[in-house]
Amino acid sequence: MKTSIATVSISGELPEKLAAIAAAGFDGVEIFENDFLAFDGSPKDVGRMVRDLGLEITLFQPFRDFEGMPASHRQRTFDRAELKFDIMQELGTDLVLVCSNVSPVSLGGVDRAAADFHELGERAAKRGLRVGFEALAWGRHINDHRDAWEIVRRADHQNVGLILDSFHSLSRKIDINSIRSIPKDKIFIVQLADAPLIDMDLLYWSRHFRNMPGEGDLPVTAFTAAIAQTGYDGYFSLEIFNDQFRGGSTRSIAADGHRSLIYLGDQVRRVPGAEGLTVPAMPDRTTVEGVAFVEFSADQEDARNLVAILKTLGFRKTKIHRTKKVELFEQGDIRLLVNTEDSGFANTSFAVHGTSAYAVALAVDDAEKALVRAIALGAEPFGQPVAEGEVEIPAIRGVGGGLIYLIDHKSDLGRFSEIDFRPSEEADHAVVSAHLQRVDHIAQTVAYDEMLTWLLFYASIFEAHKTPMVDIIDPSGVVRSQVVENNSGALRITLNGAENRRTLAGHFIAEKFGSGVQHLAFETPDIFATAAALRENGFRALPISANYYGDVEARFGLDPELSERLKAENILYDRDDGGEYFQLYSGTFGEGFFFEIVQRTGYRGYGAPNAIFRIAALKKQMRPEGIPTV
Ligand SMILES: O=C(O)c1ccc(O)c(O)c1
Ligand SMILES: [Mg+2]
Repeated sequence: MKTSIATVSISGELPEKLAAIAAAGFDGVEIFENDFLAFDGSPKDVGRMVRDLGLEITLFQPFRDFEGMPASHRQRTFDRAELKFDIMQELGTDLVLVCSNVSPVSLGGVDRAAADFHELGERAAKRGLRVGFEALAWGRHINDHRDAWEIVRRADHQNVGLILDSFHSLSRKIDINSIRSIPKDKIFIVQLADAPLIDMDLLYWSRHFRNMPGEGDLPVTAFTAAIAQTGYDGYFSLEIFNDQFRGGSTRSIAADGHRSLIYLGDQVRRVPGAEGLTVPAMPDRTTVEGVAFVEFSADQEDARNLVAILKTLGFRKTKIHRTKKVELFEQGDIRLLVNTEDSGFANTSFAVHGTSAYAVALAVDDAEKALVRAIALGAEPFGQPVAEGEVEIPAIRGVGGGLIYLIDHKSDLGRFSEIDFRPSEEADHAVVSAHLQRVDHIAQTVAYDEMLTWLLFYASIFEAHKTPMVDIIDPSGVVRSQVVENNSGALRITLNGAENRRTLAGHFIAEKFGSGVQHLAFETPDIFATAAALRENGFRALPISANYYGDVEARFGLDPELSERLKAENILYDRDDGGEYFQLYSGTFGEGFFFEIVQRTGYRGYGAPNAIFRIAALKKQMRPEGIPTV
């Protein structure tokens, strides 16, 4: 499988785009005509620039409104094609993409179109060029790859072939079995794009909402597998028209694109009959078995405040690191580390972001395999020196530059707290257990335009799926939320994308100088028992508006006694087909970090309908005068 991307997919000027495409690791690039026209340099200059970067031009596109033109227009259409052929020869590419005609004057008829392509093939052959035909989903007469293939078949010319584009085929739900019978040599190139399912006009959907394979909802893996089953092993080229990408970071969108193709290739080669696809072998996606620990970086003063909150939540200091200023707090299966080192990565992270949950350790089935896969998918490995005899935990950089540690029980990794730590002498006798058992979810706040990046990152490395995006209403704007989770519930990461800095999430990013963990949710089997224990520990729950409880009682038909108890403890309530959900919040710590406690009885969501009330309460408590707008 060779990888390519169309210049239209990323932002910037042509030289910047090409440099980012090369840096991301692509083998080739499609030159989109407008990028070439806007560039102040000859076709030869562009060709040289591409080759100097070690790239190949996979095709030049698009050539529009070609097939089926009436006699009055036909000659001019061929003249136009010859001019494009001149440019292609100077660029140094042999393939042009002809997309199906949208002109109102064009005429239908498969044989008419086939004759046009035969003649174009003759002209191309004279110059050693090739012509690929792509059916646009909104083409006037041809809008289905099966019809485009029939025209190519009847054109019967060695220099004329088919171009498949996943968006055009999948947006129209065309049966992908129709691909398997196409001879692989007649597929000149394959373009790939995914898209979120949105019910809208095909052209508008295609030109504004495409995204990288794996980022949307279309069955791109099955489409690609059908192509691989023909034996095709040529270029797979991303062609992503997306408003957000056009304005995004050129380098990071290009890197996401490359990751998406490698991930796709790895999924496809595991499909029976598609093993012939040449993709770098890597271990399969890693199973996450739980959250092994979450580590905070803080200075001494913040650490004192944080530890005080942890104690009110029922955590006891159980261990102290043998050589570092790191303390371990435990409750149920939850482990929290508080790191106050004066040097090293935790300290650097503190210097940049202030007190934060900068590292998350995931318990996986095989840490070494997980690391190998993550690196194969472009993740950045992390390591720093450890003292003699201490456990070196493999890690990669994650959201906001934070760390994801990988821990398993196949090695000493699972015993790190016995090896690196000694028991704490502090007894914490006064702390009452709050029955917290495990981390339910980790909520990371990111800038909205980073959301797809991190969804793809998590889902490509770990065995997990994403849930549909939901809108979280903040009194000052909308925050989009999407979850990466696995079937067992051992991995649940909620990604909240903030579009403006007046929302609680946006304020967090602005004040913290970047994305990161904004809240941790712990699970209890009995929210009322937990609330009672928390009270004993002096925990102050986030006060929820009294108005909320009247509505909840009416909406769900709750027993008034239950709604009174919820109100007395400031517990939020939700319900779905699976069961009930109870939520209790702490106040904010620093610039918007907080803890959540949940009880779920089969409920699968995250309490999105309650978010507006919780956010309003958090904001009121954090800044009674309101979050500043600048
Ligand atoms: O939106 C378009 O016009 C357009 C052009 C060229 C393509 O390859 C394509 O898929 C769409
Ligand atoms: Mg296309």
